[in-house]
Amino acid sequence: MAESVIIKNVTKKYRMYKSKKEQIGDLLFPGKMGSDFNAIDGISFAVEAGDVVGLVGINGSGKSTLSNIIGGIVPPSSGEIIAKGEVNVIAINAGLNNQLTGIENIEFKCLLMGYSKEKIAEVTPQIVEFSELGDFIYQPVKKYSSGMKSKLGFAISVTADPDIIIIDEALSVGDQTFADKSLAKMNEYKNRGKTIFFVSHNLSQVRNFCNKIAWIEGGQLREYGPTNIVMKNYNNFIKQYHKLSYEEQKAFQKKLADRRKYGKAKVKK
Ligand SMILES: Nc1ncnc2c1ncn2[C@@H]1O[C@H](COP(=O)(O)OP(=O)(O)OP(=O)(O)O)[C@@H](O)[C@H]1O
Repeated sequence: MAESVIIKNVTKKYRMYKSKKEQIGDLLFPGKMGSDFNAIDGISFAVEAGDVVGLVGINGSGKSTLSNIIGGIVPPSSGEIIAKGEVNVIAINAGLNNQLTGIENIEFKCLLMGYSKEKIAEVTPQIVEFSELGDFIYQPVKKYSSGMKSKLGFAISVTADPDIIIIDEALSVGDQTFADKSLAKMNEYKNRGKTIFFVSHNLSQVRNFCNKIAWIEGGQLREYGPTNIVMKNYNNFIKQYHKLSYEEQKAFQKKLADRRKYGKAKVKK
C-alpha cells in the first residue's frame, strides 16, 4: 500500500506565561520571560492510503493540535507533514465565522474550497438539508449551540471529496440521529478507501471504525500500530490511570507537563 500521510518529527511549541506582565515582558525582551511548552514533541509515523487512524490519549495529550497540524490549520514549529492528496478537516467549529450566518458560512467555505458560483448554487441546498438546521441557517453562527456548529461544519465538509479526512470529535456532538447519519457518511468514505484520522474519546467507536491507533501521551507518540494491539495497551493504561488516587494522577500529569517544558533528559523517571 502507498503511503498517504507522512508525519516527520513534528513539534509544536507554545510560549506559556504565568501572568499578563510576563507576556508583555516577553514582547519587550524576547525569550527572557515565559517558557516554551511542547504541545507536540517530535512525533513521527506514516499512514497508508485507506488507513483509518484513531488518535487517542487523555485530555490535553495533543490529539487536536496534531490533527490541526496534519490538516494544515496550525503550522508546526518544526518537522513536516507530507500529505499525498487533498486534506479536509471535519472539526467542531472548523473554520466557521461566528459573525456570518449559516448560509453565508456555506458560501464562504465553498469559495475557499474553490467552488464556482454554479457549484455553490448546486451544493448549498444539499448542505442545508444535511445540516438539519432549518431556519437557523439564516441566523449568525454565534447564536448556534456547539452541536449546531458541528452539524454545519460537518455538512459543509462532507460535500467536498477530499482524499484525506480528519474528524475531530465531530461525531460525538449533536443528537443521535445526526451522529448516526455522520457515522454512515464516514463509513462510506472508509469503504471508498479514503485515509481518515479520527480523534475521539469514544473508544468503542475507535475500535469499530479504525484499523490503526496512534496513542498520544504528553505530546509524544507512545504507541502506533494495529487497533487490536494498541487498544489493548491503551485500555490497560486507562484502567490503571483510573485506579490512581487524585494526588497520584496529579503527579503523573505533572511529570508529563515537566517533560513538555524541560525535555525528557531533565525529568526523572
Ligand atoms: N493555542 C494554544 N496556546 C497554548 N497552548 C495550547 C494551545 N493549543 C493547545 N495548547 C496546549 O497544548 C496541549 C494539547 O492540547 P490539545 O487540545 O491538542 O489536546 P487534546 O489531546 O486534543 O485534548 P482534549 O482531549 O482535552 O481535547 C494542552 O496542554 C493545551 O493546553
